[in-house]
Amino acid sequence: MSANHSPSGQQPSATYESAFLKACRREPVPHTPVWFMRQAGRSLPEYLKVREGIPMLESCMRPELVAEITLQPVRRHNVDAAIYFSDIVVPLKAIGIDLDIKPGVGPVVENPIRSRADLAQLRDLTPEDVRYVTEAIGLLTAELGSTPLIGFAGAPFTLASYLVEGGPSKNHEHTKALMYGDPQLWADLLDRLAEITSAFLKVQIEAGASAVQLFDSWVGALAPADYRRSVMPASTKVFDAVASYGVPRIHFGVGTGELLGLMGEAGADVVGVDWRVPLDEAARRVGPGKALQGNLDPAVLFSSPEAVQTKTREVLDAAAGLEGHVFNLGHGVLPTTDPDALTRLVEYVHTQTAR
Ligand SMILES: O=C(O)CCc1c2[nH]c(c1CC(=O)O)Cc1[nH]c(c(CC(=O)O)c1CCC(=O)O)Cc1[nH]c(c(CC(=O)O)c1CCC(=O)O)Cc1[nH]c(c(CCC(=O)O)c1CC(=O)O)C2
Repeated sequence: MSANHSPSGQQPSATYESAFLKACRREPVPHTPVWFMRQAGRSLPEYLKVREGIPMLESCMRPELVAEITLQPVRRHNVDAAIYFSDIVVPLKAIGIDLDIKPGVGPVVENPIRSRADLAQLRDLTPEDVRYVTEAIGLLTAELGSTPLIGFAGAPFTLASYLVEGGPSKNHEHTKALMYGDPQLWADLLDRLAEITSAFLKVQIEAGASAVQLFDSWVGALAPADYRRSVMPASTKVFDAVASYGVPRIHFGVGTGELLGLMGEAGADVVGVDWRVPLDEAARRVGPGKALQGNLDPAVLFSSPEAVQTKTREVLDAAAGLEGHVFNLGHGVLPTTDPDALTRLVEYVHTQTAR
């Protein structure tokens, strides 16, 4: 168990007592904590500078660079948590899947997985496969002080979508064809991915991550009945696999208004909400006993400072009665966002919610 955790009977650490982890645990907070999905990356000139000439996947495997990029938004914006700089396809690359992240496209898989024989590509992930992750998190926890580090992974459905389609997809045709057409192969594929994802999250927690977020970015493409039958067992398996560590488990997807209750039921402590559902309504859908994370539309940051404040106020008002609220955008920071707008947003949320 890492020094960030406070197993019962031990003195709570400053990290354990941070506003972010308190909000995840639904405890009273000094102010609403804020972090942003994709807070590191292309919105920051200092990121573009250190990434110059280094391909995305390679940059994810250099511990010093990962630590530097992860710290950049913490230094600049005064956010309440860091998110480990990586990508959802990194564990797949680590077990030898032939894939690349192509600039302007995203992850592209050379040999898509569409048959039972293709499943053999998915071997177990061991800590030795991702030594750079353990090393980078060691560097980070030393630098971060009381600021928690969030580890993350892609959820089985979203990873399956990339593997089956061979790259980003709008309609997920091949993925759904497999899910509806060969339910047994589909279940076996998701189960394999759940094993890999669980192992990857464990590495991050054991190295010192204080919370984890499972990104099921594309799962909003499914109806609730299909989610429950074909996806939820694998996501539940991942959450169960890391439950004993006692770190908050966040679950996020886009366009998941109809799935929020089930995504909580899968085992999340914190349910991430995109901007389409107000947080008070999301709380009704999720039910008691969970914190919520969200949910300013990332595109709002392109409007005037006054408009950003008005829209932020709406989010905070909708969150007023929640058991626990972590402020975030409804999806990742868009690459051309003005970083100063993000810094101002953090300060506004902190001052508006100071207790
Ligand atoms: O649109 C698509 O289908 C491909 C998306 C895409 C992915 N990796 C990618 C790209 C290309 C791109 O962003 O331009 C490739 C990718 N991943 C990342 C970056 C850096 C950046 O966004 O500027 C980039 C762009 C790389 C570059 O060209 O510089 C890093 C990344 N991916 C991710 C994260 C975790 C996070 O969001 O906080 C993070 C770390 C951010 C941080 O440390 O602050 C997670 C990720 N990657 C990915 C997804 C799937 C859903 C999505 O599209 O957003 C998701 C989950 C999600 O954001 O919902 C796949």
